[in-house]
Amino acid sequence: MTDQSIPQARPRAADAAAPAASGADSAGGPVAGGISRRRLLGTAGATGLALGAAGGAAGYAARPAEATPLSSLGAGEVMFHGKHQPGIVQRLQARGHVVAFDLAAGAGRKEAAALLRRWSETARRLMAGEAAQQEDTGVALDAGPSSLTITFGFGHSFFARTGLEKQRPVALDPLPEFSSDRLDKARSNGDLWVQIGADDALVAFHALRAIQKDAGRAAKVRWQMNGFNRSPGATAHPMTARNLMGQVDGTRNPKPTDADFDRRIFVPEAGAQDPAWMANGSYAVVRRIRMLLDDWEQLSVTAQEQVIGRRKADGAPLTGGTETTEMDLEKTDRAGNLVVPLDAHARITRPDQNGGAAILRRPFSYHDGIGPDGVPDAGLLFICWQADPLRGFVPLQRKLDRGDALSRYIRHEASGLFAVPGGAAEGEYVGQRLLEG
Ligand SMILES: C=CC1=C(C)c2cc3[nH]c(cc4nc(cc5[nH]c(cc1n2)c(C)c5CCC(=O)O)C(CCC(=O)O)=C4C)c(C)c3C=C
Ligand SMILES: [Fe+2]
Repeated sequence: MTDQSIPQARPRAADAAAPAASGADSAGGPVAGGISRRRLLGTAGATGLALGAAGGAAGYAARPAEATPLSSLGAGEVMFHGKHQPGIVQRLQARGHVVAFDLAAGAGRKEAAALLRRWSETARRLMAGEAAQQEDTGVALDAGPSSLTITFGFGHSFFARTGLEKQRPVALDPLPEFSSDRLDKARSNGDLWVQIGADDALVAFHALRAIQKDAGRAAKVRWQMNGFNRSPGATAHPMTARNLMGQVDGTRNPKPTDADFDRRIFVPEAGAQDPAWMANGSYAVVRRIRMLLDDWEQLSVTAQEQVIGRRKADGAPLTGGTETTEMDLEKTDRAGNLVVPLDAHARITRPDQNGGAAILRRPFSYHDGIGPDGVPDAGLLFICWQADPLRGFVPLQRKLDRGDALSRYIRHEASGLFAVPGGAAEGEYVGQRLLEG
């Protein structure tokens, strides 16, 4: 079942299915180059239209007159400005990039503020389907915004680099070591973190490139990872995503309609624990978790289901029902054995087994090729969101460390923890309250 409480990107203002008009647009008259505004993207309406960086003749996302209208996939638009940053509560996108930057030697608070200002403007523009600020690469020229989201965060090391130690949230203290960690430091943490998601691969890459170019000499890439999810419309009916082990993954995610959703996922406006600049923000834990697929795929489906505690076909608990049926943790079979084993992943990660610990999981799968030994380097870019990692990821991962049946089939290879401030208001950039406060 799809989670209908997860906000979807809204279709763009003008009707995406409207036939491309010739001659004049609704606002009157052709635009430069003879391309009418309505023929630009067909969806640009009053808001989405942007001409090239130099105000040139060719509009962004121009398309030939005979083109079919954008499907809802290309037309999906997420707002940049808002209470929370985009890319947290929106449904999973088909493509993702995560990238961490370190500030360049000599770059401090002033350069960081200028960078966040540039990045925010780029994010705003690209998410609206407009061209980048700097000379645009043209990679996404024919596409709509495709539900693009760009999200910014700060790592622990950012605060010393910018003289802002007093503003560093306690919640950003480094994560403890876990026994299952096999972490590559070079691909972990970082001063700044950017998450990009879109339903189109070129739109996502275009955004990544623009963000990198904006960094200029202020910051350099520390690590970068690419991921994907199922494309919208690929299944006969909307349903919860599957991961590369084939499991339905995401069923029990908290929902924005849950009474305690905000309290669990977002930092409160007047909380005692967090600095004021983190109001309405969240903490992202990012883990590159490799799946040992050759081992996993040797298991029978029944054995795989025992590892998770849910049916592979439809994600229903082994105790019966459908995907959304509550799992019966006490149920035993005729021999008196628990139907959901004590070390089943879906049993031990439940909030009621962990003092209420809850996270919003919003991952991407990844595949970085097949090694010379024939082993795929594939798994999960596990990204989870919470108001406090010490009440979210940390207790859960500690529990998993103590005996998760899934741990034999996965390896945590990289890790990051980032403070993601609240959304920028109109005219503001992300992190302004920290950098100019
Ligand atoms: C520290 C937190 C978690 C890690 C790391 C993690 C890795 C991981 N999980 C799966 C597959 C599934 N996880 C499922 C449920 C689930 N997992 C976590 C936490 C971590 N998972 C939670 C909090 C939950 C929900 C528990 C609940 O509220 O009942 C499921 C079952 C379906 C679902 O609810 O999503 C699957 C499947 C993989 C493959 C993986 C690492 C690669
Ligand atoms: Fe899980």
